[in-house]
Amino acid sequence: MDAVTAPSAPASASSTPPAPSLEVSGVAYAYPDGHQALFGVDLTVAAGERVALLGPNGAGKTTLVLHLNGILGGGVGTVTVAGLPVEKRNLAEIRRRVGIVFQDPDDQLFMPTVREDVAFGPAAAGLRGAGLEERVREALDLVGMADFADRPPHHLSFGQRRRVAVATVLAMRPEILVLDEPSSNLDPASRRELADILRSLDVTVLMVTHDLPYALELCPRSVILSEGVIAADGRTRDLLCDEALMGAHRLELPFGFDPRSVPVA
Ligand SMILES: Nc1ncnc2c1ncn2[C@@H]1O[C@H](COP(=O)(O)OP(=O)(O)OP(=O)(O)O)[C@@H](O)[C@H]1O
Repeated sequence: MDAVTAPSAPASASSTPPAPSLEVSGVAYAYPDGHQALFGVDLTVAAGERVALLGPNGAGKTTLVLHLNGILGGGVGTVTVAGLPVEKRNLAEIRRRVGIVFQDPDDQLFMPTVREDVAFGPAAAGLRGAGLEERVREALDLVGMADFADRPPHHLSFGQRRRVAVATVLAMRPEILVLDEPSSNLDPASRRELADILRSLDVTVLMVTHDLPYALELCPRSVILSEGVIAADGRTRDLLCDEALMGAHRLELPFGFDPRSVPVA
């Protein structure tokens, strides 16, 4: 799992607290039209943690995620990734450290072959030759797509394209893997296979999702963002079992789903 080993030790590997992978401090943001989407968000994620970012439509989840690699910024507050502030002068390194997998893999795949798509980021960062080939193979191996390297991405199924999209990000050896609705449009087998892949990675994960069972399965910790503020931060199972909290933030479990019946991530 060297491919995505974070610079700091994962939480389970050390008795001393690991250095934070992500520190968001007092982030507030209004869009140019004046709409205030974030009102002062504080969030610390330790290296190696898997955290679900939950919340109703319009809560500010995407707005927050876009602050993590500097796509949005310029409001109040600070974001640091493994100690490096998200600022204009650091953006190239920040975008290597924060890999965002968008909901639609077709937003991320645009080259004639899977291999070229996965090579694109590391090549743009200057990697060449055997080093580049090795990086691509490593990333495709991590998502179980090595046999598809020479296929055009548009000939793959949706689930396969999502895995390749994950590989394009892993090829950069990110500090944090941010996933936007990773389980959407996946059939149950693909959903489970992606969960197995995510569990196997030695990387900090922040997962935006409306799929609460998936959050429970994969993320020991969840954060609820609601109306631009963090409304709750705790053990995923505890939050999902808190009916008043869930109701207050328009979060609903699937009919008949009992969070107590799922083994803790
Ligand atoms: N470009 C924009 N200009 C103005 N307001 C915006 C813009 N993008 C988003 N917003 C507003 O900011 C708020 C937060 O939106 P955001 O997309 O971050 O929510 P979200 O939690 O990701 O929602 P969803 O679960 O629906 O994806 C919403 O009220 C939205 O209408």
